[in-house]
Amino acid sequence: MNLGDICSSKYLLVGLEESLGQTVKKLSGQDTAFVLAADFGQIEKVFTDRALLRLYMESEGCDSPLEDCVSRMSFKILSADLPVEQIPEMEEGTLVIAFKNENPIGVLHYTQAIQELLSANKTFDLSIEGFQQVFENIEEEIVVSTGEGRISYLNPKAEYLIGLPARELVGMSLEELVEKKIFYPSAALEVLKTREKVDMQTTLKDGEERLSTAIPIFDQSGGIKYTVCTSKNVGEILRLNQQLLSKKAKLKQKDEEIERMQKKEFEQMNFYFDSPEMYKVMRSIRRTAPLDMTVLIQGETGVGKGIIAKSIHYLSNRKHQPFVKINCGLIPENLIEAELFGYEEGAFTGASKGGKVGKVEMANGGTLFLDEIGDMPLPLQIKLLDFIQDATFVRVGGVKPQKADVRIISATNRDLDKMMQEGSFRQDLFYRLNVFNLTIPPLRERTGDIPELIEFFLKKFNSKYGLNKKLAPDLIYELYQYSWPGNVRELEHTLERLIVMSEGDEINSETLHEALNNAQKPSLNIVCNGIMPYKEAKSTLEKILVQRAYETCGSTYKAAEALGIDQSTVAKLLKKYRVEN
Ligand SMILES: Nc1ncnc2c1ncn2[C@@H]1O[C@H](COP(=O)(O)OP(=O)(O)OP(=O)(O)O)[C@@H](O)[C@H]1O
Repeated sequence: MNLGDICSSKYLLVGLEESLGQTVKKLSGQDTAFVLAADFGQIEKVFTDRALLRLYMESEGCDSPLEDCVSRMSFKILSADLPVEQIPEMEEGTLVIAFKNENPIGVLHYTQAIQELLSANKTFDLSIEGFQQVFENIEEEIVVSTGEGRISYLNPKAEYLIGLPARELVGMSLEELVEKKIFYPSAALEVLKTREKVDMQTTLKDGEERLSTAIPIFDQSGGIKYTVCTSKNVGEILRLNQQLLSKKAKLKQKDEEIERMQKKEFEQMNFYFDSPEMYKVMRSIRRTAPLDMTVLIQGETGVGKGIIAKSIHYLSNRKHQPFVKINCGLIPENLIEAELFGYEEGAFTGASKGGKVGKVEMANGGTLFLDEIGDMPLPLQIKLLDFIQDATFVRVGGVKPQKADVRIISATNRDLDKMMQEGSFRQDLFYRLNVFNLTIPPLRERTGDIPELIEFFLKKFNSKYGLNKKLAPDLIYELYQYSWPGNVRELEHTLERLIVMSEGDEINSETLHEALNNAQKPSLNIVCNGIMPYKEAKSTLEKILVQRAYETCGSTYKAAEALGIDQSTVAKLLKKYRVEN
């Protein structure tokens, strides 16, 4: 077994000139344990992912290149082909980087456990006679040839397999042996051509198939001094492979069982999924939740960013403390600061007597969820950044700085990269919020979740309305095929509408088409079938319009543009109707 065989691929190779922020961004959502920073192909520094995140969080907005970051981790570069027993002893905690063809192919963290494992594998110094004794008695055959391709040594097992005595074979050229079909082809001859380790299938005179491995041994001037060839019975390899596969299958089964149990935990939070994409999200949530790091959740409207923020909170050490949400898109621009940081009595006209506690204060000790962070006005972005940097804020109209210990999770369906380019979102704030990034795929890219979600929503709405409706089988297929532009929220609303609108116990596809049409294709002519109080009619229409615009556009700003009114009106109306609901 070689070093390359026991290495892990949980590393990220980046340029030394890359910035801390860029690297942390690359780490987000990846299963990476180490970062290797290289300059012109040469590894200069290594970091653990945790150390980089810590450095990033302590960097106070200064996004320095990795070159300027202090790494406390030592590393050693070794050939991936180095047999494990030849791995030298080194300081505990060193990162061994396995190189092949001048490129890193894996890493090995030299921990105490690894040290013990390796030393159990190490041999003692042996005399020449000792080695000879070992070779003579070993179960594997060994054939040593010269750099000119002539056999110079073979052990009794090799004599037995080849079927000729050593006295005849020593000195014979490999080419001649191949020609006479004593064995063919020859891995050792191949090594002389390629100058590197060769694995190949070889056939013996009696037809037995062997898997041969030959390696070169170089002299001081770089010429091949010897080749050493060993081989294994192919049947035996297949058996071992089978054993390994069944062990792997058992381990996989165990992992799957654990994941199923973890999924149950999410179901208790009414969070349902079954697609590989969302299992990946689940693993990221579980990994990040206890680390108390700032998380940015991105994804289209309705993918479940809110429910994910909550699940991070409930899986964190702050679970017994408050989870406070503020929807930056639903609050008129001029009120967000007061909503977030609170205000003192008399801070502005209409301010309540005695002032008001803000969301930051309410969340003290717990989690603050900044929903629709992309809608946060620029002036407030600076204040938020200040708060993130020193955990201190001042109430509107106040002078006394106050402390609050909150974990920040933010979410948006807007394109923050584009907003940063346009100058409407601050880059320094983005890096502060995006310490860990979770990007949630839209429902059309994880259709594996649809059956679970349907089952959950059916149960939920049947119980809400005291009904027991079922879906016709062809309807399930249609729901599966549909593209769900409004994602899980649209699926949820559609199922509620289906349950309410359908007659009889089975919901059919006709009702589905009706429900989808009603939701998505607003008719230009508003039909009025009777007389109702003017105020009621006006507010019903207002509610439908503003909610539909918000669901379609994904932000209060875009909805305001589509409706031809200002953002604060959209925000006010949405808040009013959500509260009424
Ligand atoms: N995996 C899920 N299991 C159960 N319900 C879900 C799931 N994902 C989303 N939902 C439900 O779908 C609705 C929309 O979810 P949520 O509000 O979390 O989406 P969002 O991505 O935050 O949307 P927006 O960007 O518009 O704020 C909510 O009622 C939520 O409970």
